[in-house]
Amino acid sequence: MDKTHLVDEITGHRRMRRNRKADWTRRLVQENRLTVDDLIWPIFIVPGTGIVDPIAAMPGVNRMSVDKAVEAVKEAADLGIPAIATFPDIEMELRDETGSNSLVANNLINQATAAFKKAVPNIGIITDVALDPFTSHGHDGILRDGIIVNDETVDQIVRAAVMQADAGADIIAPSEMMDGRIGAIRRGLDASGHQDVGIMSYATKFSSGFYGPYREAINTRGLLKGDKNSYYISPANGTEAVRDAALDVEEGADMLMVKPGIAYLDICWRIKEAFGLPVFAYQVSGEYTQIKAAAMNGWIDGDRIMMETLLCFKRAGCDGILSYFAVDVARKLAKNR
Ligand SMILES: NCc1[nH]cc(CCC(=O)O)c1CC(=O)O
Repeated sequence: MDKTHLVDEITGHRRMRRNRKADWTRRLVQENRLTVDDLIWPIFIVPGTGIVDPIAAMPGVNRMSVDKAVEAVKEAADLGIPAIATFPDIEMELRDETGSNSLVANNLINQATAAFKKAVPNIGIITDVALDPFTSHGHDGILRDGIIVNDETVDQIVRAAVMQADAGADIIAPSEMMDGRIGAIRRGLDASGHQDVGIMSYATKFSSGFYGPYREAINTRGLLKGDKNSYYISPANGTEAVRDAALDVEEGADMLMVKPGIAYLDICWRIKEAFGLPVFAYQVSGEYTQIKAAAMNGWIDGDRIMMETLLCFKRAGCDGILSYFAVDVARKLAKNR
């Protein structure tokens, strides 16, 4: 042995690189894998027909009318994507102080759900009940005297959730962070014969700058008065987030979500460890846009970072990821098989 090397004798026996030396060893020891089964695809729906409208702040993502969305959802199902999450961008004339359009049985989101159920019965449909797509002020709840009123908002979203389930939603995913909503939605669903409709709680939703492009997508950016700090969690608080999730678990959530994703991997891990429920991360609009924008400038390898970030969610304990990249990822995984 060449004694001039600085690696000492003990270290010399412990070579981490042995398991990394070839493609076959690396495959053998790989701890986590990203598969198509991990993906949930969020999509934006607009009124009308024949519409595929690019979202400037999210290159590669479109708002689609229901007919076009049906085609896209069919393709997603054919690729093996298990579920979609739908968000409506409704006409400004329909938005009002209380978000009353959320309680119209055949509103845009429920029309979309019914159409997907009929045309693509084998894909899961996840719907949000937050009021922000429906309110004239862009908040997730009812605004009264400058305050987002909790209990009144919960009453309304329970009714909206039941209508969404009536239209065919498989999972209700409330994102508005009102207190007590999970238990209330569970009771509402059970009382209306929807025992099999699940609840994926946006259990830990942080007050984040990463939502910017989404607000452009559903046209709430210009509407939003103030901020959402009185109902979303502060990015500074991890233990509070775990407590919030604990309440949702007690109230009957079937699955938990962490949102945004990549800057909150510690929360994913803590929540998976604490409760053992299925945990999903939402790789939100700003995360998508960061990767896209840098890749479009040739500054990073966008495809590589897309795959890496999603794999890291798995390593952090997530069972799956909501991602605007879902279709691209599914195509890539199909090709690599
Ligand atoms: N209920 C609001 C809602 N529903 C989905 C997102 C963000 C999704 C994303 O950024 O991709 C938000 C956040 C917000 O506008 O405050």
